[in-house]
Parts: sequence; structure tokens; C-alpha cells
Amino acid sequence: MWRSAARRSPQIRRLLSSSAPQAGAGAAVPGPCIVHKRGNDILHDPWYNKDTAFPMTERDRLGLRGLLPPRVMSFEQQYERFINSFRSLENNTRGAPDSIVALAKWRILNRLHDRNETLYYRVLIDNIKDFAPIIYTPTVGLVCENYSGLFRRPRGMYFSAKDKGEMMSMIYNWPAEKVDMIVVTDGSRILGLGDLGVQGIGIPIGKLDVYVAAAGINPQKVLPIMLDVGTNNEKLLEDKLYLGLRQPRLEGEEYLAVVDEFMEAVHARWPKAVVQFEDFQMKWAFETLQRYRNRFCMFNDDVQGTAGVALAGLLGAVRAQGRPLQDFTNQKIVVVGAGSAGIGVLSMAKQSMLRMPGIHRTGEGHNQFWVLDKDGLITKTRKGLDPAVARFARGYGPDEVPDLHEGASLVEVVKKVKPHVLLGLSGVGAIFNEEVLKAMKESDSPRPAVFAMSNPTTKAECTPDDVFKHVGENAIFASGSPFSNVSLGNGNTGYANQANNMYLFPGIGLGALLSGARHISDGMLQAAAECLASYITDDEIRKGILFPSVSSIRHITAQVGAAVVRAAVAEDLAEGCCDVGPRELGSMSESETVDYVARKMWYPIYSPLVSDK
Ligand SMILES: NC(=O)c1ccc[n+]([C@@H]2O[C@H](COP(=O)([O-])OP(=O)(O)OC[C@H]3O[C@@H](n4cnc5c(N)ncnc54)[C@H](O)[C@@H]3O)[C@@H](O)[C@H]2O)c1
Ligand SMILES: O=C(O)C[C@H](O)C(=O)O
Ligand SMILES: [Mg+2]
Repeated sequence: MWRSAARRSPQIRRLLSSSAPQAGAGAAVPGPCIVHKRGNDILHDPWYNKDTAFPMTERDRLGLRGLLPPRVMSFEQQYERFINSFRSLENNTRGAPDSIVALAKWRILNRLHDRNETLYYRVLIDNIKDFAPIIYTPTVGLVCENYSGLFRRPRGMYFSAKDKGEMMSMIYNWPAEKVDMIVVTDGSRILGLGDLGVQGIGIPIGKLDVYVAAAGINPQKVLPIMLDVGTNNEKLLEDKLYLGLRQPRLEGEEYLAVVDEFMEAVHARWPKAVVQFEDFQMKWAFETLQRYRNRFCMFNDDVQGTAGVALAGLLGAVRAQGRPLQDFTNQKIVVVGAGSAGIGVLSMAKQSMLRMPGIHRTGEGHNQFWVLDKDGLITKTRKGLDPAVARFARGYGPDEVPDLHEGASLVEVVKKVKPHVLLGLSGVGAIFNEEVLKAMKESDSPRPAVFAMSNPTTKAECTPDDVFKHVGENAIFASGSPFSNVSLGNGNTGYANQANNMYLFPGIGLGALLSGARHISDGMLQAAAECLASYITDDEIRKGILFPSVSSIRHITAQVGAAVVRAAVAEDLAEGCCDVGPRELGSMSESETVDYVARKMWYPIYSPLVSDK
């Protein structure tokens, strides 16, 4: 049951192995590409630029002769040269402070990104495990914090509060004719780093890099967007070099009017583009999701993508105990953080429990969750609770087992509840301290699970070393940002799983795009989560491995994307994409859908260039 047929298929494995070109882009000899430029303009366009790899025929055809050193290098030589300079950077910066090294690595990758996209995406795809921590969490957080100083060239689009009334024409300033995937933020909650205003643009850029690497979205068709509605970050408002609007954030109807206008403009130009909302503060994350999810093809990654990844982890934790999946309904789960991510996780986990056989005994009233926010345990006596949070509030007093008071501390809750899972989405680093982790040792589970999902690394609720030391070697650990596995000293390994929405959002976006879904339904999201949960074998689970390695992200994304396509077809939401209509999608078997999705993935390879001038 837990073996995905496609995962074992040699054909799919071949199709998706990171060293072989993928189909779609993957024909060994790519078709020619018409360029509307010549000479230096080509060298300065990262999409067409091949640097020293332009063959002589192309140098003649495109007016490049004499603009490059005479020796023609191969793609492989260029690749090796880059990797060598990256490795020497690592050697030369050994011993330097972590943040200096991280930014130096980000700079060298960013420079390649600005210069030669084909080479950039190839090194990213082939080395995704090493490079994801640079272009994505945790380094992307540091980049956002320092963005105004690091800024050299613009990437993506900026719509500000000052652009009201102009957005419909501004959207046509974007040079690419077609856009498939948009990631938008308003910078109000960047990872666990708070309001970073316009500097949050680093997040959509990083997420879209993951889209290209994992989902094979053509980089010419992605668009990172910053909605600059001001910032409430005093430090930034006072910073003379700050690049965003120096005004407090718009609120209420004024704020929504900007987002409405932006969504209308995007939809007018690219009606089939998928829009991913990212790192919006909680109130706007939920409000915009409700407002747009039935009108546009959009989703909120922090609410919905995170929920699916956490659900896959929670189901993995049940399997690790050797229990049947239905036992999920009996798991005691403590969630620390009742924000957009925490509430998203709780809602999806609850939905999943309600679908399990046997749960009808207790139905909606069944509450296996203990939720804490900055004021401690949330109970029904809490005033002014958001209805989304109120659903998970505990009863109060001696009727409630165990007896816990409003605002109880985390350690009190863990000691009394003895949860199977402790899950953090609080944005507070090291909050799972020694006392809390030692209390987890008394968990009712033979494999107590600790998920420290906050990003970046500095905000992780704890480290894997702490967990294996204080909870025990039978513990299970997952974190939002990457950590190294822990050697347990007896030849055994304590696995540091990465529970990050990067396992799902690329497949959700790709599946929505290829199905041509009118909108993204709960069923499509559920299918994505179930697909990820089923990816891991029983053997892996027994070892404490809950999530696959990031190096298989393309393979995972093809499967998740296919699951999403099939769910969209089943719900009659699919309108098809390009020349593949809903009927054709519907006639594909499960493995044919995975093949189809994999074939649609773009793969970086130099195409012969032909000038139209
Ligand atoms: N791993 C992933 O894939 C993933 C996905 C989304 C978000 N996240 C991370 O989750 C964190 C939270 O994101 P969010 O969007 O929910 O933020 P949010 O601001 O909406 O919510 C934060 C929540 O944490 C609570 N909190 C703050 N201090 C606390 C404390 N001392 N004790 C207990 N609770 C406390 C707040 O009251 C609030 O309920 C961020 O660090 C983000 O990077 C990780
Ligand atoms: O960006 C990430 O790494 C995950 C998540 O979307 C977050 O906001 O922390
Ligand atoms: Mg996010």
C-alpha cells in the first residue's frame, strides 16, 4: 500500500534522474530557438547567453565573432569550472563566520543566475541538496534581511501602493509573453523573521527557483512579485538605503484594493497562470485565500502547502509506531503556534481524521490537539479567539482530561498530555528546550515525534542533536530548514528529516497548471499530501525517515503533480493545458499521468540559436 508503483518504475526513474535530460526539454538534441537580438544584446541576456560555449557557426550567425575569446568551451567544461570555483570558495572561506560564507555562496550563484540561466539551473538541479540551503531556507532569510544592500539588478515585478490604478497597464511591462507561475508576497511575515517589507522579494525568487528545479517550470515563464504596501518595521523605515515605500502598511479596504487590482491585472494578461501566495501575515493569508480561491487558480503555500507536508509527517509518525493508519485519530498532538501555518496544519489534520473509519463516534467534537500560541495553551475561555483557532481550543477544568488551565505553559502541557507528536510552527527559536524535550521522553508513543518546523535555522524550535539526546534514540525528528543527520555513536543514525513545504508546492503548482484547473480544491491538496505520505517505504519509516531526500525532488514533484492532475480531473475542475484536453487527461492511467507530467518538465540544455534579423 505504501509503495508507489511509479516510484519503482525504471522508466520513470530514468526519465527523472537528475543526470539525464528530461523529456519535454529532454530530447537529446533540442530544437532551434529564434532570437530577436544580436551581438552584445545576446551576451547580456541570461536566457540566451551561452558565454564561451557559443559555437563558431552561431558566433557568425548572431554577430558574436570577436566579442568572445576564441576558444569554444563545452557545456560540461563550463559546468566543471563553476563547480570548481564554488568548491574553492568553500575552501577559501573555511573558518569564516557562517553568515559571511552563506552570503558569499549566494552571491556566486546569483551572479551565474544573472548571467547564464541554462548553466545556473543545470547546476541547481544536479546539486539541489547542496544548493537549496543557499537559494532557499535558511540563506534566503539572510538575503532578505540584507536585500537593500545586496541589490544589484532587479528580478521580478514590484507593485506598490503608489501604483493604484496603473496595474492593468504595468503588467504589460513584463517582457515575457507567457507566464505560468507567479509567487507573490507582501513581505509581512518573511519566514520567522517578521515584516521585511520590500526586502521579502527574495522569497518569491527562491520559491520560483525551486519551481524550476523541482517542477521543471520553464524559467522564462515564472514571475516573482512583491506587493509593496509599506512596512511596519521601524528599523527599515529609518534605513536610508531601504528600497521600499517608507510608509506604514496599508490596512483594511485600502490594502485589499491593492491586492484585488493586482489579481485582476494578472488574470487579464495570463488567465491560466497559477498564483502562489507566500509569507503574508496571518490575517491577510486567510482573508486573501477565502477571497480568491474560488475565483482564481491560486493557493496559499504557508497555509495549504505546509499543511500537506505536516500531514504526511504525522501519518509517517503513526506508521513508525507500527500502528495502522486509522490510529491517527488516537494520536495526541501538541501544536505550538496558532498562526497561518499552525492553523492550516490543524485544519487539514482534522479533516483527515474525520475521514478515517471509526471517527464518526465522536465527529467534529473529537479533539486530539492541544494548541499553544504566545499566551500559552488555548482554551475555550480565551477571549477574542479567531473562529479558525476556536475550533481547536481545549475545554477547561476537571472535565477535560488531562486537567490543564488556560495559558498553561508548553512544559506543563507536554508533561500532562504526554503527546505522540510535538509540532512547532511558532517562529521562536529553541523554544523546545531541554525541559520540554525531557518531558517528551515520557510520551505515550514508542517513537515520540518532534517537528521543529519554523524557519530559518535560527528559528527552529530545537535541533536534532537536542532531540536524540534528550528524548532518546527512538525519537523521530523533522525540521523546516535542513540539519545534518546525527551519529548516535553505536553505528546508528538519528535522521534529521526536512519537513518543508518545498516537497509539495512545486507539485501543487505544476499539477494545477497541467490540468488547467479552474481553481485549486481541497481534494487536489489532499491528493498531493497523500502522494507524499505514500512515497516513503515501511523500511525507511522504521529507520525514522519520514521524508525523501531533497535530491529526489524532481521525482517526487512528478508524482505529486500527477496526483494533483488526477484529482482535478476527478473533480471535473480540469480544462486541460495546451493541446491536451480534460478528456485525454482523464483517459491516462496513473503511471501515464506521471510520464506525461515528467515529459512536460523543462530541462536546461543549450538550444541552437537562430537570429530573425
Ligand atoms: N516548514 C515549513 O514548511 C513551514 C511552512 C510555513 C511556515 N513555517 C514557519 O512557521 C513559522 C510560523 O509561521 P506562521 O505563518 O504560522 O506565522 P504566524 O505569525 O502567523 O504565527 C505564529 C504563531 O506562533 C505563536 N507564537 C509566537 N511566540 C510564541 C511562543 N513563545 N510560544 C508559543 N507560540 C508562539 C503566535 O502567537 C502565532 O500564533 C515561521 O517561522 C515560518 O517560517 C514553516
Ligand atoms: O520558505 C520556507 O522555507 C517554508 C515556508 O514557506 C516558510 O514560510 O517558512
Ligand atoms: Mg512561506
